[in-house]
Amino acid sequence: MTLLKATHLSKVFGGLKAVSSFDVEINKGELVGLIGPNGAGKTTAFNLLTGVYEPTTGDIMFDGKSLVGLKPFQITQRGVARTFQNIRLFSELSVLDNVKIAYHLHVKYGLLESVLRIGRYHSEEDEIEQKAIKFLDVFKLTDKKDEIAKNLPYGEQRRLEIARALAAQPKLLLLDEPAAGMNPQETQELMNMIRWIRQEFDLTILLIEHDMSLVMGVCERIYVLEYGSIIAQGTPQEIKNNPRVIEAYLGEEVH
Ligand SMILES: Nc1ncnc2c1ncn2[C@@H]1O[C@H](COP(=O)(O)OP(=O)(O)OP(=O)(O)O)[C@@H](O)[C@H]1O
Repeated sequence: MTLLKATHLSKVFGGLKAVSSFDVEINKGELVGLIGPNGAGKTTAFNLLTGVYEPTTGDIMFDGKSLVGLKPFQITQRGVARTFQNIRLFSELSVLDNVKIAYHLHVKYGLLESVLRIGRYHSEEDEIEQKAIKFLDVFKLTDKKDEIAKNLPYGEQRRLEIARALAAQPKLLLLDEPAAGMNPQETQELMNMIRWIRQEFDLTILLIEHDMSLVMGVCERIYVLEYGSIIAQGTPQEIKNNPRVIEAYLGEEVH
């Protein structure tokens, strides 16, 4: 079953076509990679899928409905969550509060109840805390729950960002360079976590990544972007052996 389908998606900035003819179809439950050289348009594609930019042309169907014209928070409510290339945490808040905040999109108490801290607020707040801790457990951050986010080492900040995105209870999770700045051991652990959360939370995942060991190791299918256009798609094996991809991006590194 198709969960996400982008058709003829493009984005022009001034005279520059950052993304053109971006056609991508992702099935429910798939783990898909998006790779390409620097400046190929990968982050712009994520920004289109999450409503940061409105497409110049094209459509994005998600779970049977178009996302075009929706604001980022509305797209999150529809079930799309993301992380960013340059980590965006609430840097002055605790690790636990960073995850709890994502839940507030979903809880049912009103502003008045939350300000007065009455009624449903207490029981829901306890429930949120328990769920948030569950996500911190997954990402081995429970011991750090009271630390201020900006004081965490870089790799842990990246993991916290994924935990926070998951707390929004998405159907589709978009990860923008999740392994950036991680050492090989952290990258290996991250791969295992990505596999595990996909299974555990019934997720579909699209990830941008330059670390080929991660992309080839974890993704079932890969799209390759060059100068804004998809130039290839296929299994990791097919992508590794695709002459056009080797020329455009992989070079000698896969031989
Ligand atoms: N807001 C913007 N205004 C103008 N040009 C932009 C804007 N955002 C991106 N671009 C341009 O669009 C092109 C694609 O950029 P984008 O950041 O999407 O590439 P990328 O594949 O994510 O690159 P990287 O791997 O380096 O992160 C680049 O030429 C970039 O300079």
